Amino acid sequence: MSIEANYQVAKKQYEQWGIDVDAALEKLKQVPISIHCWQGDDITGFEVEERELSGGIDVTGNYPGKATTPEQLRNDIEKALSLIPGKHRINLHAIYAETNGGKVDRDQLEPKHFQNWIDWAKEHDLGLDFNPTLFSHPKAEDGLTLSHPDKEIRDFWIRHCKASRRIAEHMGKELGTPALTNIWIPDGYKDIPSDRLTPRKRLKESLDEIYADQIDERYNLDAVESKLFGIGSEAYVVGSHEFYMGYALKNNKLCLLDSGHYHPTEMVSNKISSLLLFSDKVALHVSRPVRWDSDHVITLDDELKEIGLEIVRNDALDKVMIGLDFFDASINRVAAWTIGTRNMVKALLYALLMPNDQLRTYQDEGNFTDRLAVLEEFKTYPFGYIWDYYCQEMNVPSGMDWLKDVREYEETELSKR
Ligand SMILES: C[C@H](O)[C@H](O)[C@@H](O)C(=O)CO
Ligand SMILES: [Mn+2]
Repeated sequence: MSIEANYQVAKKQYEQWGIDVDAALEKLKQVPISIHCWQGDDITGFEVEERELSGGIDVTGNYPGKATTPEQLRNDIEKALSLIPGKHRINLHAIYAETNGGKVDRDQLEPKHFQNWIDWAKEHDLGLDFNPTLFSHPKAEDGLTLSHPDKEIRDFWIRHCKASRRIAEHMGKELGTPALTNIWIPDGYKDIPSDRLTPRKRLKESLDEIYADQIDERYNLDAVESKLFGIGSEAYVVGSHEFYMGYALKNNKLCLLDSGHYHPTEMVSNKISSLLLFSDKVALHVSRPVRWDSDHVITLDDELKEIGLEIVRNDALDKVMIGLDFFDASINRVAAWTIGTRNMVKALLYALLMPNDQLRTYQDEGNFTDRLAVLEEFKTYPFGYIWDYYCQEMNVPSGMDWLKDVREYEETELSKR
């Protein structure tokens, strides 16, 4: 049967539950995913002095073909985008600046160092998001940045964050869509600290100084990203969840929840609704922790589906800014982007095709038996037929056809690097 014929059969099955499948697909088309550029080069960036990855994060694997120039990285992203349905955004870190071979330290970065990215984004009708990079740098060698006891070091990173917000503002102006500037810092201690308060006080003061610069929200939005632990900061992280949740809510910033940054049984899906009651917007880094914050490529697992459901059920497709954060160097990197991002879109589609009103009624009536039965029944509904049709409609490969494209690209491009 053709994709169209399968779609018609599947559609009827969903319609029996009062689900408007065409409307669901229309909604899905409008949802941008912020795709992180750093999957393409293992978070190396293009600084003149190449530095080892630090900050308590790690990329493992040595699959050939990683991007080593901005052009290669952009080409690889374009390839992935051609295989992912929908109109999306690209998320950059400051280390992806292009400085024409000259050394420009991070506190001196300017919008012009990202002009190539902006021109490219314009050409491809993409929004951009941004992150200051507070790791892989001599001034972050001891794992401390905005909370550092040394004021000179703090000031350096404050200047970097201020510069980053200006760069993002410029991106937002040029592209007509606000850039999300997300601050994540590695600061913490390997072993039990003797003072938890003072570093947090210093971080708070640094953030206050960074955000003292007023920037129009039409161009730039600010987020802060917490973490539970990192390699070398196992005992204490300055920017914990409570710290940033307090800071964000009090200062009208977005809380960014990274699904790899919590205790193993603590789920980001369970946090979204609470935050939405107190904040207009929430940001996500969707990742997949395996035993630790390992940043595996996201699969269509229970938690990803639950994240999709929370966004859709709470009518929050325009309130949750969905970004991705995974990096696997043990597989083809274009495939990693494609698999992960298609999965994020699939999770949203899955959620849009659930009888969410009916399920809510069951719960309010205390009918937990029907609630569970229906949730389980929908797991084997012909969701794949709707997905294939959506891909076809969006002019990207259906099923596994995308893999042929990736293999071809590997042969003609990646293998030559
Ligand atoms: C590149 C990092 O993953 C990113 O900046 C940060 O979001 C993070 O999640 C660190 O664990
Ligand atoms: Mn993250």
